[in-house]
Amino acid sequence: MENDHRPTIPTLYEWAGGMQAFETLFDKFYDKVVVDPLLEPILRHMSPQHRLHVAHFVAEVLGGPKLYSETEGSHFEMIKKHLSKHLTNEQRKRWLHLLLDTADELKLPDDPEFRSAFLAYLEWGSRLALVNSQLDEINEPPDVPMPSWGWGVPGGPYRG
Ligand code: HEM
Repeated sequence: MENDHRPTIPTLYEWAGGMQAFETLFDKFYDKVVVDPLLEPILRHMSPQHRLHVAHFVAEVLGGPKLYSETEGSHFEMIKKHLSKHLTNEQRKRWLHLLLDTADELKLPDDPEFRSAFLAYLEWGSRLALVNSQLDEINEPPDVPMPSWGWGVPGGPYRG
């Protein structure tokens, strides 16, 4: 729009620091997972690509490139990976807390706007993983779209 001087609102993906930020976040996170007594038993058989796939999945949901859905999997495939895993809420909470600790250590943006949107997505996604892990078959169509998460009520990052 002409004469519109409002700053462009970055995606959550851009504000977090782009793909390198997500790849590093999940790399350091899974280093913690594999030595965590609650999580190691359920993730000890994950593939070498697991951490990269989850990084690309989350990056895509938060507005990044469609790397996961176009070359590595789909939302349907992701849901399938959690079936019959019988995760507990204790494991879910540990997964979430280790990820948030890693985000702090790596100094991801910590403005209230970004962190509340990031946490809302992770809370939602991890609770869906928990629900799906109790099922033995998937109740979604194979072409179920990737979720797309935005800033929510704050509408954009903290600008001071
Ligand atoms: C926002 C939340 C989550 C997302 C986006 C997510 C994403 C993914 C993705 C993309 C895969 C497939 C990786 C691959 O292709 O190798 C996967 C697999 C898996 N996830 Fe999650 N996940 C989430 C939450 C959780 C939680 C909370 C747990 C456990 C507490 C969990 C446990 C697992 C397990 C056990 C697998 C299968 C690993 C295997 O192949 O052996 N996930 N997840």
